[in-house]
Amino acid sequence: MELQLALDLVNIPEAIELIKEVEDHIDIVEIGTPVVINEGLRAVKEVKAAYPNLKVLADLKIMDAAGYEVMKASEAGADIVTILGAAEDMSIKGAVEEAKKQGKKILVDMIAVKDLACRAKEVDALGVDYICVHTGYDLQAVGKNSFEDLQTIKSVVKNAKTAIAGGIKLDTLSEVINVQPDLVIVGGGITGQEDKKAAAAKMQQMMKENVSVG
Ligand SMILES: O=C([C@H](O)CO)[C@H](O)[C@H](O)COP(=O)(O)O
Repeated sequence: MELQLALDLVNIPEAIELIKEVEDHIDIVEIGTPVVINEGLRAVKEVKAAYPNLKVLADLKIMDAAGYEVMKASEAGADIVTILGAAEDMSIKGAVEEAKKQGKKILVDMIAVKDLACRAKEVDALGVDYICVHTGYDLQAVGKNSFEDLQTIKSVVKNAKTAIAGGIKLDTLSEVINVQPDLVIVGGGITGQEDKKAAAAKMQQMMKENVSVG
């Protein structure tokens, strides 16, 4: 099980400073969609240059022109690029094809997909690397999470790794670990803590020790 730190509400210098605190306790750093909107792919480039040994995910949430956008993110240094599960199959195939050419990986974000089991099966067959259930900020605000959705995709996905994102905190991590995703994505659960290093270290330790509920 891997831990991904999602950086959404920072600029490039702040991202580089923040990663310094937690780099020993994370596997992947995500350059979040708001950061890419504010700073462009320069954010991916500068973070990768600062931390060449850390895997960098560019959260582009691609919807179209997938091959081109995966190529640009790859050139900037991304190791993993995200596309939406709601995108056309042609777009997802284009993303997978370009990622393979570049030696990179594709994570499919299933945010807002209604028939999760059906779409997860379909995108799994397209050769993607990760399938991620995700409760975005707007649904987190009304108390939703993706724990059940993770169980749903775990039961149908045969090839891709499974991932979960959206509002995961220290006190809900054991519920996530219960379902055994391959990748756990945490933003505010680390960046919103006074002691970010301690939060990331504790999460890493719980994941290593497989601390689950019940
Ligand atoms: O993808 C995300 C969101 O859509 C904003 O871009 C976040 O990175 C993801 O939800 C993880 O962040 P937290 O919900 O703060 O854990």
